[in-house]
Amino acid sequence: MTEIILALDVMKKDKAVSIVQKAAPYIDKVKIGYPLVLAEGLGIAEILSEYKKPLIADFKVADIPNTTRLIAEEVFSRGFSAIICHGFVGHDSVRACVETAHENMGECYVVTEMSHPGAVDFFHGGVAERIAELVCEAGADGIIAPATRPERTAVLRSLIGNKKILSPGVGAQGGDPDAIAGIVDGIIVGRAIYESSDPAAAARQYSCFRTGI
Ligand SMILES: O=C1C[C@H](C(=O)O)N([C@@H]2O[C@H](COP(=O)(O)O)[C@@H](O)[C@H]2O)C(=O)N1
Repeated sequence: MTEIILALDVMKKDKAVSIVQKAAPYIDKVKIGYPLVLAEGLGIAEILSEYKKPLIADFKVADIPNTTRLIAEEVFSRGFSAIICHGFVGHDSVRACVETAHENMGECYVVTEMSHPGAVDFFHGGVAERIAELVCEAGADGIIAPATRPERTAVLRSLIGNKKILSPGVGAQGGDPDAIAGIVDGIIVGRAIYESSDPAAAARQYSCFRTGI
């Protein structure tokens, strides 16, 4: 099953609500992170939950196990369905995030390779592959892997089996949804939808990649 995940990186509550309302028929989940939460507070989650789309907390948690657990507890107490943490922090912190997510009936996704150009500096040379192994050891629900590098995401798919892959980088970052759709379980789309003059039409163009919905 391939879902469309709206990356709602806007900084105003009213715009966030408007975008979700318009895109709702064509998306499956909403990912919110520091931009919207720092601007409007975590209460935005309750406001957006009205639109009945599972919310993913993209805080890229990268801390010691105890702090990771505290963050994840707060995230799930606010009604999020999933959390994103980094994998480079190692097995104990990743496991703390996974365990807290599962204790709260939620999911944990681990950043395994990033989509921007600078990601090659540190995620290549076997690092992403090691993180993928850690994901399996820690029992995480899936990974974040780049739509801008489908060949890399295919390698990571071979290492994680049927765990889920959520893939950012299409649209504004140049990734081709056709090249990634068959490899991943979720296509993350931000600016191509929320910066569009017609967010509904923009979201609709990606909804053709939804399968099994
Ligand atoms: O490697 C990663 C990790 C991270 C993530 O998904 O965790 N993202 C996020 O995915 C969205 C892409 O937005 P847009 O480029 O469609 O506007 C933004 O919210 C980014 O923070 C990446 O873009 N690449």
